Amino acid sequence: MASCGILFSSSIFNKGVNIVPQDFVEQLKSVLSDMQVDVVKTGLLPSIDIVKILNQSLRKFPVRGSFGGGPVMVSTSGDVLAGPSILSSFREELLPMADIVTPNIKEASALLGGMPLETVADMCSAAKLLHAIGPRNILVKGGDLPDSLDAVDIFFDGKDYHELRSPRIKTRNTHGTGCTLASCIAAELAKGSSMLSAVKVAKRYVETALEYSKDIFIGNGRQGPFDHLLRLTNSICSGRQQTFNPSDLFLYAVTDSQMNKKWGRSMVDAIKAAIEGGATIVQLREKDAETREFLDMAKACLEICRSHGVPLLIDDRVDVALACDADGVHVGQSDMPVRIARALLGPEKIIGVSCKTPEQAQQAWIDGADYIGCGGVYPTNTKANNPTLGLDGLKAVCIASKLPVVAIGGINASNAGSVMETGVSNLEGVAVVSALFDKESVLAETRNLHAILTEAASQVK
Ligand SMILES: Cc1ncc(COP(=O)(O)OP(=O)(O)O)c(N)n1
Ligand SMILES: Cc1ncsc1CCOP(=O)(O)O
Repeated sequence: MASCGILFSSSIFNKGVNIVPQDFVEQLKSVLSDMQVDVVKTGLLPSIDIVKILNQSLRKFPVRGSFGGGPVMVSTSGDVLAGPSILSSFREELLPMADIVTPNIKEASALLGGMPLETVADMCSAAKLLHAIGPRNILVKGGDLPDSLDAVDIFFDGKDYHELRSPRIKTRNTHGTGCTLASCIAAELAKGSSMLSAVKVAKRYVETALEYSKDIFIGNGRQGPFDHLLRLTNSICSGRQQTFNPSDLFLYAVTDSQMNKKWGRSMVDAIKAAIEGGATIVQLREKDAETREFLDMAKACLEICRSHGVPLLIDDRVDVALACDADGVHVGQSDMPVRIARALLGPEKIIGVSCKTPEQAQQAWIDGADYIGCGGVYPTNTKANNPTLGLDGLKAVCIASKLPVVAIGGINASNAGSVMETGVSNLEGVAVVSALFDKESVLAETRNLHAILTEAASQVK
């Protein structure tokens, strides 16, 4: 299968919802019929089907060798997949509609009339020229760049260039890498990632699959396909969360040094007890600590959390999260903006954001957050001047949110059941501070709350 290198996403897919409007399908059909390609499916199509259709369309031109005007679409195996007759359709019709185009070096060169591409600087120039044709983002894939130890791709969003490097993996099993990369980008966008995050996750997936499949033998031919099922057939574990699992929000323990001090225990002991009692995620929330103290505490807590496979997030401080390689951050509406936190932390870290309104919830998804913390649901003494939303306010945020939500604020053993029983499907759990840490036994309180939540969840599911 050839890499079409073209994806249609957010603007066409109604901000990333992976459903394509009918008029876009009609436009696409007309472009493809000009290219003498049958559209096999009609109606509302998920994004990946569009990628597939384009791939299928390109497979209809399986001509080896070069055309009069030079090849236009070229697979990694060197096959010419589409000739100059469709070049103008690509340039005039498809590229201007695309949110991202992902040509390899030969394709970028062909789209630019045979411009030679031999260096990273050439790739940047090509990305800029391709961007001028109309796509919102360009990824020029440098796998074929001569004399390079690394595989270097250039991502250009019309403003900034990102050089995405990864070690070159020696293998014959490279067949289908372009299609996989494009499909993976589409899938990440549909999940709500920003474009750069989607590209990074997709690259990481392709690299991991290439590395995993480098020595296997599948099928015949000069190039073999790589194994997409590596995660199913081989449990890849780096000791920390590979991806965010919304069910981790079930019993979210948010720490408080003052409370733990009052009860005469260290932060590490408090977190250990919470995890033993059933906490599924921990947030280190230090309002008064100096940076060095905060960092040292984060490192110690991370050790405990990692050894139990429980993610540790840092409240507010992206710098501290980066410095100790925590699993992510939780930010408020006046903290580091989610978009910037995502850019700083990369695609794999967990980012939670506090939202009190449906509008904030929608923005959180657009900006690339993983989950929403919504509250205060009930009055709380733990956070000063925090408005109370009630269960109705919580519901409104959940309904507006495409992201999973954790409820926070004044939640304890007496009301956690009612929160869980609100019956909105993306409400994944409760986050608590004083209900665990302003108590004599963190272990007993966590166990009790876990049992209450489990019972309530079983009523609604
Ligand atoms: C899970 C969760 N939800 C909300 C908050 C509140 O965060 P923020 O709005 O940044 O307020 P402070 O915690 O910084 O006082 C949270 N920490 N965790
Ligand atoms: C941090 C925060 N954000 C909204 S309410 C709150 C405090 C929650 O603390 P408690 O669980 O003790 O009410």
